[in-house]
Amino acid sequence: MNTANTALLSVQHLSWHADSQLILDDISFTIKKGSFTGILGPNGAGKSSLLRCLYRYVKPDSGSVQFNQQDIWQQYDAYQYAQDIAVVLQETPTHFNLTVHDVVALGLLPHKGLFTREQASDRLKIDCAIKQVGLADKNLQNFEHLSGGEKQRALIARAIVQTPSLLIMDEPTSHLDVRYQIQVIELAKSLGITVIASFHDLNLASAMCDQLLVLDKGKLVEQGSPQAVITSEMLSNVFGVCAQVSLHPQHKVPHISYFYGYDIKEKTAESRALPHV
Ligand SMILES: Nc1ncnc2c1ncn2[C@@H]1O[C@H](COP(=O)(O)OP(=O)(O)OP(=O)(O)O)[C@@H](O)[C@H]1O
Repeated sequence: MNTANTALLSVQHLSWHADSQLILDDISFTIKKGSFTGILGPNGAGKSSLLRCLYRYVKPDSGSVQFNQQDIWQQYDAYQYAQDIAVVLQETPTHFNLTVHDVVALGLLPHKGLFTREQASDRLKIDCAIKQVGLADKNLQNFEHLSGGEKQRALIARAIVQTPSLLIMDEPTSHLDVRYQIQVIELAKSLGITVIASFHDLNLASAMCDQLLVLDKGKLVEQGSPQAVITSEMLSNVFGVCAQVSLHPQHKVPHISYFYGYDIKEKTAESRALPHV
């Protein structure tokens, strides 16, 4: 298959400095239309910085980000790009006195502008999205009174209303309990659009993603399928942990069991000797 035709996003030789420190170092990858990509890496590896470059919040010092074969800085304006990209961040924004309906309606802003009145067709779209994320009974509730998981689902509903081609999520599950973590990622996956999300839960990323990118100290050190990327060597080299990688009993994707209280080198050698499930 010709990847040039199926790539929605292409990042080439992207580098970015902040305070004269190199934060992102010569990063190149492509994202296929309709795929779900996970960005992994230890604290401070550059995941959020990379995502900020993708949603046009930060301009790289060198290299390019192409969306639909067009450079997002040279050939798109901010307004046009905002129509195509939806962003869900880990810290939910404060929306004082806005109902769930009002927050979800904000997804229409990039298409309509601030002072356009809501029409019946808009209301239908908003209600459908709220139903899709399972919040129909909270429609008129104050957004601030939702639980963390419900807030994330409302923000995904806002993204659904926006009808983007690409959904970018920066650690969308970091404050959620395990049920909401799975629910929020499965919901994003069910939209059938291209999704890029950063993760700290490597097993969740392995289960949900088609492609993984691993950052370490600003460099892209691994990329490929979960099968190719999630290995005990990578976990030792990048995350500094001892772990055994086996197959998940349900989906047969790599599943990590962490070891505790061992010296990394000693345990990595030992775990290699263990039979994989
Ligand atoms: N605007 C900035 N000015 C200076 N340093 C920055 C800026 N943005 C990011 N950094 C630095 O870049 C490095 C990468 O930060 P980033 O938030 O991208 O990492 P991350 O992989 O998302 O980390 P975490 O998993 O902890 O959220 C950190 O050392 C951070 O302090």
